[in-house]
Amino acid sequence: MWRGLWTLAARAARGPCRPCVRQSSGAGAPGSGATIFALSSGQGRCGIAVIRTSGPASGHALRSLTAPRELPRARSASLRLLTDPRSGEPLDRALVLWFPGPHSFTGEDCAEFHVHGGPAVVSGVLQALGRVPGLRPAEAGEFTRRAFAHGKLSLTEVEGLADLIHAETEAQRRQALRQLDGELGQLCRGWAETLTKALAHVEAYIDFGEDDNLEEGVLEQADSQVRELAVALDTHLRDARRGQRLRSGAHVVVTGPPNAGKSSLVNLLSRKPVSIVSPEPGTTRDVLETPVDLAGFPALLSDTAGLREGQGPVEQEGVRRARERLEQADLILAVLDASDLASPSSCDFLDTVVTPAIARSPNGNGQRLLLVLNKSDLLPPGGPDLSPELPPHLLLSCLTGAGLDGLLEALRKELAAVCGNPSTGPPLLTRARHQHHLQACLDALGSYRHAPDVALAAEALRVARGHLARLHGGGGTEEVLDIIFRDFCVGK
Ligand SMILES: Nc1nc2c(ncn2[C@@H]2O[C@H](COP(=O)(O)OP(=O)(O)OP(=O)(O)O)[C@@H](O)[C@H]2O)c(=O)[nH]1
Ligand SMILES: [K+]
Ligand SMILES: [Mg+2]
Repeated sequence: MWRGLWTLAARAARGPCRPCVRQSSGAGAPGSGATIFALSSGQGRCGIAVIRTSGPASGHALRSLTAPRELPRARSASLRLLTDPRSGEPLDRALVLWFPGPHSFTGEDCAEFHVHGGPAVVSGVLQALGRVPGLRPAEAGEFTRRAFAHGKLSLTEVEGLADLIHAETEAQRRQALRQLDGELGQLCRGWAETLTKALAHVEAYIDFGEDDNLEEGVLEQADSQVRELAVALDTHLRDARRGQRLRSGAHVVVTGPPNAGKSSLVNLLSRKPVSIVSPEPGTTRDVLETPVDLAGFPALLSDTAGLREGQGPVEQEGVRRARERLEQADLILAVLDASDLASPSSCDFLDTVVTPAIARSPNGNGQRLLLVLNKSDLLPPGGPDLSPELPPHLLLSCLTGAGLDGLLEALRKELAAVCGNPSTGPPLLTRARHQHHLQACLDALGSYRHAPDVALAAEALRVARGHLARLHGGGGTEEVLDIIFRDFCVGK
């Protein structure tokens, strides 16, 4: 009977709804015939600019601009004089590369021109390419879209590539690179394989259920595979917000009583004068948000009004906004004046904000909080006269910079916990789209467990598998693809 099962497993693996098949996206598909070209390096004056083409007329374009020479050897750089094919006017002496399809980035015939980066050279070569029959300028993301259409990249890899291009911090770069390397896709493929096996078992039961020869416990095997998978998906989903935070920035909110030095700290961490600093309590009223690279992690840093009651209506509105923002924080930076710890406003802040936040996240799962005692330069040489019940804290002076390194190190640790460390651990779900499909897959596994009969159980597994397939690539609607490719620049 084993042979029967194996055949089924193989059939399921080859079946028409095989998960994670790289499917054609349709738009910008190869059959369209157009050959596209664009400047692929950045705009503006630079040493070298890279212009590339993709499509069936790439070879012709390369020959037209380098006439009378023949096509260079595939995939190796050759020095050529570029001339305008119409006027014969020399444009530049450039390195050219020829990538015949399908062994190219897009899977089509591609050519690259590494020209000198002056604007006149670049526009001259682009104009010359525009005059070659069959060539047209590329739209944003069109090269990548063609790579996807030819199965060169999966959808999660495309997303990784988009993120890599937009990565601004080290942690974002590492996460994007891992996704581009297909780690999220591999994980999905592993899950999909488990589902395929479970489905094969269930189908075997449907086909041979009455057959006495059917190996015992076939459905139990499927059950235990589905159970294990559900646990894995659940664990991953619980991590879900971390990958997204890493992609779009963790919310770090600076709070404290008036005049503690919150705005001074925001300016210090963002290395620019974002907020007004003054000796007058109640200076900051609105929430001021600034994107920063905090110890290698992307963060949205919010400066807020000092927390105190009973002031004028404008300041009270500021305090209300500050409290609202505090609720949305992934990480709270609580600031106190180290030389003023016994004041009513400091004590009140400790009692109403710091202590409850620490109590709420005993295992570090809730909002995190770092307590910073600023203005350490004002303390007597013997150190601070701290009450013993003060929670763990860091000493800092925004004025002298003392303690900044320690604070950055603490921030790195906290943000690694908030965003997930992109270098270790399983690949994170970086987009809401990933989370949606994973949740839908998990829901379908729930339907499997509660299915009234085997046929419906098998159907639930197919639905679950469909969601994994859509997460990883292909089968996506045009709309999803448009959203993803829109992130790209022209030339990518
Ligand atoms: N000595 C000393 N003074 C500081 C330090 N940090 C800030 N100050 C001063 O403290 C005063 C208040 O600083 P701000 O940054 O405006 O404080 P804030 O908490 O944003 O104040 P509000 O927005 O009014 O709530 C200013 O005069 C700063 O120059 C520090 O480390 N040492
Ligand atoms: K102030
Ligand atoms: Mg302020």
